Amino acid sequence: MADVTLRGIRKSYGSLEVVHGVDLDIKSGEFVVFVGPSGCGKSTLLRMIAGLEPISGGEISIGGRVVNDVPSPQRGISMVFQSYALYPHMSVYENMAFGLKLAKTPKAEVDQRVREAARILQIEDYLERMPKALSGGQRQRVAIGRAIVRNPKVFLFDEPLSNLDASLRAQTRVEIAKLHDTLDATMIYVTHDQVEAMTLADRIVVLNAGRIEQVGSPLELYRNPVNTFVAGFIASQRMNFLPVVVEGNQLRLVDGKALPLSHPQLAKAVTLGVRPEHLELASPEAAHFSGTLSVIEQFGEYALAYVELASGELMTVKLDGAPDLQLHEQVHIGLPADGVHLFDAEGRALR
Ligand SMILES: Nc1ncnc2c1ncn2[C@@H]1O[C@H](COP(=O)(O)OP(=O)(O)OP(=O)(O)O)[C@@H](O)[C@H]1O
Repeated sequence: MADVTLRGIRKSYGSLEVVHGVDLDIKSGEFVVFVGPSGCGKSTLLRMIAGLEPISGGEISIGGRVVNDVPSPQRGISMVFQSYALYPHMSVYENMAFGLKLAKTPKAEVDQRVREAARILQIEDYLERMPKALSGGQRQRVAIGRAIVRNPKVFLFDEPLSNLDASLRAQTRVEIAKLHDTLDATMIYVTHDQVEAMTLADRIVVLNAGRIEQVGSPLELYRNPVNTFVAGFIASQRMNFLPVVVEGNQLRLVDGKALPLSHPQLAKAVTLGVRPEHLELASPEAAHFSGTLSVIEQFGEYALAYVELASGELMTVKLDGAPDLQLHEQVHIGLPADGVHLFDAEGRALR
């Protein structure tokens, strides 16, 4: 069991600073997911915790011990990579046992740990196979198994599922969630995938250009994003944003309709944010927006309607089931009583 603490972590490549002073407290046993757009510094941060990348400033502690100058193998961490990084000339068993043998672990104990990890991951039948004779999903389980046998205090995952197809991804995601429950270890996980972040994380850390934008539970980030960046980043379908004007106790919408404001706001020009799943079809009289249906994507269980307003803004509306809508028809949309977000000119959430 181990806390992980980051204090003022910086990283520069030459004169270019890419991580600008990150502070973060990860509790022992917590599952923390780093998300953010490509190049925001997720992998760099993870690799600095792993000791694979030197830090340019700040302090990293694992289990209460400052590890800035501790080499990676002595940090009590195990890392699982996107590329699996298995040794091609070794069997599954040998791949899993390799690190323990290097550490001069007694043979009987190596055997017991490898078999226990194989049991947890249900790869007992493949122990004698070579990696090339395994599917991508099986290889990734071996890579996870290799991490488990070392009995680390902290697991670090760098996009471990991104090479798998959709159904295997979902299956392995559930296995990782179960693993976290079984092992009770601290896990830090980097991903691009919204579903992985939302479903696996106790807390999500949203990074942008080398800085933390917000840290919170998946539902906190979904319900109370602190700014338009987090609001637009979290959730499967991007939040809709529209410019609006505050007039007294009302919001004036793009096409002239008004919406009562529950809290008076000082800002005049603001951005309204509303998630596609919180919009609904309405009668023309009750609608807050009307527009032309420019694209509809039917998923069976739900549909995404892309509606172009007269102002040129495109709104995404998520509708249950398989709505019977025709391309280019007029669609009328109602805003929910709650679930509407407001942001100031700098993109900060207004409460
Ligand atoms: N060895 C390097 N030399 C110079 N710049 C680097 C090096 N490694 C990473 N960077 C830069 O540091 C920044 C952060 O990279 P990092 O790989 O951490 O991003 P990321 O958020 O993990 O991105 P992705 O999701 O695309 O993997 C990027 O701008 C990248 O170009």
